[in-house]
Amino acid sequence: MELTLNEKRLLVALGTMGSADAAVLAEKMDTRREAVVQYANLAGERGLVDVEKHVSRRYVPTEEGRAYIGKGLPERQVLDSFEETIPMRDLQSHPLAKIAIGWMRKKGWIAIRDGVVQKTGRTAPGPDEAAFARLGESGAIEDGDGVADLAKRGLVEEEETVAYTVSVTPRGRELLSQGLDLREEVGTLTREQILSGEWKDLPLRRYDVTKLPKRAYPGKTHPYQRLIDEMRRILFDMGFEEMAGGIVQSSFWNFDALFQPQDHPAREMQDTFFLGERWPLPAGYERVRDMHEHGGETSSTGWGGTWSAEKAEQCVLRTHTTSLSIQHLASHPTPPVKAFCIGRVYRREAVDPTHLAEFEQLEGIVMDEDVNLRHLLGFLKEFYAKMGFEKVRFRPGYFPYTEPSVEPEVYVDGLGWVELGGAGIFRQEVTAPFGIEHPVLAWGLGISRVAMLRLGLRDLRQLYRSDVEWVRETPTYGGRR
Ligand SMILES: N[C@@H](Cc1ccccc1)C(=O)O
Repeated sequence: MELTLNEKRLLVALGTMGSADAAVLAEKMDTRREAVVQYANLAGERGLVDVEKHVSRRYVPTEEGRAYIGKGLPERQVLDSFEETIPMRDLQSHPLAKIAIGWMRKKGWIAIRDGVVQKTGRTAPGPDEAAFARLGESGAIEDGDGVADLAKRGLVEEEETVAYTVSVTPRGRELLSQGLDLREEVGTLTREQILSGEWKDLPLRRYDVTKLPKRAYPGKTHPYQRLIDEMRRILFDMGFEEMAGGIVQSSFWNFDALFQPQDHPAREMQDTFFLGERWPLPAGYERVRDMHEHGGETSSTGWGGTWSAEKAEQCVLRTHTTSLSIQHLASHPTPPVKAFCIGRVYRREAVDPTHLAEFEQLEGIVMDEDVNLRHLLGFLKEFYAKMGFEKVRFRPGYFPYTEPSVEPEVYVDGLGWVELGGAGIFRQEVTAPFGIEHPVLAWGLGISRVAMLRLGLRDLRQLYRSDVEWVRETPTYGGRR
């Protein structure tokens, strides 16, 4: 058996005594008692020593208690300060009177009549005083008669002391009798020790190859950000370019340009965060206005009514990233266009484990000569497959800006079909005002849901909490095939 140097030193120190208090051993070994206990526990695991723990409780004086040591409890001190009787008023001038008078009466030592205090003659010390006297002699007392009274008065307090007795087992004795090598173990060899061959005789420290190293937590990207990076990578690989834009948008770009009628429920205060700012409408906004009012130059009838420029100027926290898609198209009206963005959007939602007031969307658009619904479904299937979702299906949906519209769903074991956003082909009511003449495939996917599925979360909020423990324990691999 390989012993550590400290275990050997412990055995040697125990040597002839066979059994000793850890404090005594510590002195012998010139170390701290805690160290001895630690070595002893290790040696104990190997059956070389037995460690016995003794817990004892003693009572030591509190600060107030210390003030009375040698002088006696306040009631005794005050009692001794007068002969048989004393006027109450005089007694009250004693510095301890306040505490003492109550106790003297309680203990039946005095009687008070007509403002005069008189000793009763029954003033023998009780168990509390006896215990207090013992405390004065030894500085600490065991539990016993009267001690609880002192504790209740706050004059003494309990103190727990732990002692350890270490004793050699027969096994340890046997090792001892064989003689122990007490030379320091060598952890690192020097060049000289190698050259001279001295290393052959040195007691080398072993290492335990089965031992796990201490866990290290290097800096790493947040799990959600990693997933977002992975999605960006996929879209770049699929030939998309990235669009950018602010989180504050005018209602014009967030709603009107997408042919969302001005009285649409999504535009209500309770669904959208409106801001105090107003932004001027872009040049050519009239074509959007005309589209809303009567269908512009197309065969559409529009929504009818009067379109309000004032409503369109009002700023909002973007409710979807589709507001960026339409701006990108407005400045890139000719094919081919293939663009995406991943960004945060804001909605007035009651927050619960699967709904948040802010979350990320992955938006994409594809415009080309003759792309159609099959291409759209193909893009989405391909993207989801790369994200690790094999089973994808599309349910018919409705959005004011697309026709046809679909809602993609992915199948997740244990959860069934999970809805992940919307997609469709932009209506001409959306594209015509910007002079776009070719079909535009568009989608907006909720990706915090995807993250939830991929990271095995039950609560979406986990993605946004500063939960360092979770970040540490979430592996950086996993998922990406
Ligand atoms: N903007 C829609 C998603 C969508 C985008 C593009 C086309 C169709 C639907 C949403 O937020 O749910």
